[in-house]
Amino acid sequence: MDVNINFWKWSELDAERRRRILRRSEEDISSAIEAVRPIVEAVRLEGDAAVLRYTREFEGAELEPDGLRVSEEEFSRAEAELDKSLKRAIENAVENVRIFHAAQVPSAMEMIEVRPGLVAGERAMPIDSCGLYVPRGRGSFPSMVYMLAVPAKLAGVKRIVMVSPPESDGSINPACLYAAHLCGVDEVYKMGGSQAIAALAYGTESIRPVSMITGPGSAYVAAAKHLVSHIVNTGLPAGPSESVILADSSADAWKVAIDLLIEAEHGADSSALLVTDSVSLAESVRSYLEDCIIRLPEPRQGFVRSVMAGYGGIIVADSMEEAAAIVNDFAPEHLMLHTREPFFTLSMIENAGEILLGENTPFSIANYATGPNAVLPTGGKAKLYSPVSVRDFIKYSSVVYASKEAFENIRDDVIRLAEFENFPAHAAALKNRDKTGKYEL
Ligand SMILES: NC(=O)c1ccc[n+]([C@@H]2O[C@H](COP(=O)([O-])OP(=O)(O)OC[C@H]3O[C@@H](n4cnc5c(N)ncnc54)[C@H](O)[C@@H]3O)[C@@H](O)[C@H]2O)c1
Ligand SMILES: N[C@H](CO)Cc1c[nH]c[nH+]1
Ligand SMILES: [Zn+2]
Repeated sequence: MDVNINFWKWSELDAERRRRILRRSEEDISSAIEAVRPIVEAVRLEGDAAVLRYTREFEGAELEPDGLRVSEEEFSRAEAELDKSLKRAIENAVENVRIFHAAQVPSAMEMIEVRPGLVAGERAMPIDSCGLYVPRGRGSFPSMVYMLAVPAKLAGVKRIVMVSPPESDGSINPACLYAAHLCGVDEVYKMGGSQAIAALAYGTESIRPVSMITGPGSAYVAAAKHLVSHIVNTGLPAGPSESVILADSSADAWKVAIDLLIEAEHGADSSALLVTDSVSLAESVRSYLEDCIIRLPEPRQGFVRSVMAGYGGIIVADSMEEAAAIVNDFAPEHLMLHTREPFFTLSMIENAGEILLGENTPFSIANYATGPNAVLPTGGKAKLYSPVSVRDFIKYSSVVYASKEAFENIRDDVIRLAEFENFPAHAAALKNRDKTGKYEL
């Protein structure tokens, strides 16, 4: 069967085609909102009964209300049955992620002297509880468990809850349970999709609500997060995985081709683009892609074929400046620079969730184990949001202390400002401070 790979010359594309490439699967998320609205509402009104019904419908799993939470025995069984080399790989990756994220932990309080005697600062406190969404549909993701749980734990969140869709036999993937245990997750629930997001936001008989929900997921998960975003902090938008490779004529076409397949295998709704100013590189990459794609097993081959004929493919730009402008407009989740001088090319990039420099830094190593977080903003939201970090799980309070002298120095300006804004009580509190019992406006 022929492989269909989009091959576009950017200057020849009309505005509608460009818009579609830049918008990618965001359109699917908009249409999923109507699909999940009744599910979210049913969980809000019926609690566990609705969660169990949708778990039966979407995951094919028959659970009882008291079976929604993973038991100690299930954690022990997962640990016992897991292959040693996989455990070691998880432990090593967790260590790198911990080292990187530990550097993000802020001091408990930072103060500066704004004026003599006027001291101000910020006090960092963890969010009290969080819900981590770990997807399970077109993959099982122990890596997502530690990418989410490590920063939450380092931030000091007291109650870390994880949800993930169960297998049809009602179990949770043992590698995910092992990673959850290793990273100090407090509660794990067998529920997924929009029903899990609604349960975390509203609470049910089995699960207490949380203050924030974060984690990647399908269009259904993204849509449900959108619907509950008025009552919980839903973090960064992390939908279908996507990648861009920015390459010049120096790039090794084979390496570019095999790297382009990495994120394309997540699902048909993913996006994987090569953007280059070199027609000959683009043609070589296309030919390697055709050879490689037919060797991938199903269902991954089908996903990659859909991506290459859908939201992904190859874009040829007139120059590297135009290529960089396309990348910045696209604002990819994952970006790899296959260029002669990747550190120079870096200076041309404004918008990307992560930027991987040079041919030895493929997406795969950053997905799992280099240290930085692999949960990144998608759908162009890298223009506005950052990767998951310790900071996501922390909120700050401003703290101010004024000495008597500092108060006297600032008083007249503030009275002037308060009177201008027509707030007499604001001004009077300053004017009458030392005139006990005599309140004058
Ligand atoms: N941005 C990131 O950092 C990042 C990281 C990892 C994965 N991802 C992405 O996360 C996504 C994971 O998606 P997934 O499907 O594998 O798992 P998922 O757990 O997000 O979604 C599957 C769940 O969706 C629900 N669902 C399925 N069909 C439905 C329907 N018709 N109506 C309502 N609900 C339905 C079911 O409950 C099902 O268990 C992929 O797109 C992947 O690319 C992103
Ligand atoms: N590419 C995903 C983030 O978009 C991370 C991941 C985990 N496993 C495989 N890939
Ligand atoms: Zn990936």
